[in-house]
Amino acid sequence: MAVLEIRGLTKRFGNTTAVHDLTLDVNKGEVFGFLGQNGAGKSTTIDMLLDFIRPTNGTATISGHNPQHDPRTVREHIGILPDDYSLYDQLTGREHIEFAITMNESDEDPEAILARIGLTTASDRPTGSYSKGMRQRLAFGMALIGDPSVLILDEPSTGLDPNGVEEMRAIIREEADTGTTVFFSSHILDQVEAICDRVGIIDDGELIAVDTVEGLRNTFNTRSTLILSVDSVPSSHGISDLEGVENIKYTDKTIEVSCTNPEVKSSVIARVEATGASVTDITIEQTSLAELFSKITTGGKIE
Ligand SMILES: Nc1ncnc2c1ncn2[C@@H]1O[C@H](COP(=O)(O)OP(=O)(O)OP(=O)(O)O)[C@@H](O)[C@H]1O
Repeated sequence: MAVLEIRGLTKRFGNTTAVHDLTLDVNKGEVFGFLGQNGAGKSTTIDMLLDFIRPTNGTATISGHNPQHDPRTVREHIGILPDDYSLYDQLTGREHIEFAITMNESDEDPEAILARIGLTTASDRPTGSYSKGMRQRLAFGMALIGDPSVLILDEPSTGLDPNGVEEMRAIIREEADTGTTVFFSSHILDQVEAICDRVGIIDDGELIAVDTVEGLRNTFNTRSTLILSVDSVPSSHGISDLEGVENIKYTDKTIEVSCTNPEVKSSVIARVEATGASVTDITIEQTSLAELFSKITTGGKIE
């Protein structure tokens, strides 16, 4: 079921088309990564979802509500971590959480939220003394309050150390598992790959690909490399005759096969085993999302 429905969304600033005719559905409980280079149109899209700016054309609805017509209901449904949030430097972390709880008319326990975002120890310190990562944790915690059905996160891992990234990832997964839809933008593609159910790639204002990472690999016909560890390398095996095998390299105990067709891997293994050789380990190296991204996108649009 689509929770986020975007139809023909377009935004022009003077002569610049920041977002052009964007159509997309994001489903309940899905973690969706919205990717693009600097200036591609990510923040403009998010700002239209939140009614911070108005589209030139098209619509976006969240759980059936149009943010332009029903901003209050939309705000009740979403938790937001914008890229330019501000905190009150004089107030403590706990006071921020308590404030967000009051604003959301929620009955959540501030201590539980502080513990979830790893800020228990720092909770009584004014946020003016927080590091970038601590501020980011707090802003993320505030976005979670009120059990939103949609979480919109703009570059959520900014400033986080590796543990912080890992903890945020776990929380995002927990939220999605309870039915929250997560829409987030990011440049950090290995993190996106690790967490997203699907990704959308926006380039120069246009949505140029929407799929699972696996689906993108198939569509863009990327190679994968199959590395077989064997007890002894057979001299004759017939692997090179298989359709989709591009290149084969050998060491004493390994056969490395570059495959253009993902289906061919099982045939390669079968042919090696048919020679009487024992396969002791199998490794598959696939194109990373970062490699796919640079293959799919053009040259950025920084002015
Ligand atoms: N208020 C504005 N006035 C004029 N042009 C704008 C405005 N906001 C954005 N743009 C332009 O729209 C395009 C898309 O910008 P946007 O901020 O949406 O990109 P982004 O993908 O979020 O980039 P980044 O990753 O750098 O944050 C850019 O060319 C930008 O210069």
